[in-house]
Amino acid sequence: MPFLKGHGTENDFVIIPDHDGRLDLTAADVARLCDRRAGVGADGVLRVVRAAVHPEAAGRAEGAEWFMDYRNADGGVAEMCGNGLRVFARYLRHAGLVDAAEVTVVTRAGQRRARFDARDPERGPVTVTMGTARLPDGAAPSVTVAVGARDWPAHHVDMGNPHAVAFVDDLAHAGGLREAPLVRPASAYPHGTNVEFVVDRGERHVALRVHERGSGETRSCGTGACAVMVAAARRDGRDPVVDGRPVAYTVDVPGGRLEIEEGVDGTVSMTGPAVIVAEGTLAPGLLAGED
Ligand SMILES: N[C@@H](CCC[C@H](N)C(=O)O)C(=O)O
Repeated sequence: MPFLKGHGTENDFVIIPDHDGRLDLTAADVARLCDRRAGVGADGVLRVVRAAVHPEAAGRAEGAEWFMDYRNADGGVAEMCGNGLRVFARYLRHAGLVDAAEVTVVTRAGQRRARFDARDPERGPVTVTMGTARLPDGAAPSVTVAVGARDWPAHHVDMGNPHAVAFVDDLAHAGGLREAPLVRPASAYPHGTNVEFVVDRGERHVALRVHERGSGETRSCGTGACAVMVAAARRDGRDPVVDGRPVAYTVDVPGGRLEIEEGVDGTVSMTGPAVIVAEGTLAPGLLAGED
């Protein structure tokens, strides 16, 4: 079975081309693929399937050809993955499945668009639309995140998937992040959450660390960076829908830099790298479902 390995700001993925949706990829299979010792190693899996053959794309493809079946490293399903979307688009281009300047991809959070760099579509940055951010409890912090004895107020932001965004004085205060931060009230996130810790770096420039639901601390999280951007903008008194002016922030992550903009219609877009680093064949028997 063929696979590729890719990353976006060092958020890394195993890509499984399964265009006709023949593979029954179990949670155990995904966990094995993502295992950094016994498998290929990654923060998540991107299974590439034609929308027409994937049941979760039914009724929402509207002509879009590809469905991004994203899974976390523990095998759990997530609604969206922003870095994964850029890498997914890069794969489509790399495999010769897309040669247009843009491609629309169906995700569990709805349709998203990826645009290749006009000057260097094969290697340049990819810009993806990320939908609109939802702040179910309003702009003020409404939850608390705790690591060890420290806790911080946090903003509940939904980017299709859940986030708790805490502004802190020092990213080191989040400690080793070997375990998931405690988020209260737990009822705010019935399906768990990703947690971002954020510091200011300058005007409209922030930096984050992230603990991802189902993957642990990673080097980057695209949806997390967008959630952070929107929380920072509201904190700074900026709302493009109200102000009638787009707003843009630079978000540094441990694995690089993302440029994020919120437009006057509330649509968030993110620009960053998308890199394919390897392609190969999985050894027979790696996937639990195989014999
Ligand atoms: N790394 C991703 C987010 C992946 C999903 C997340 N762990 C979740 O469970 O919601 C990104 O780049 O957005």
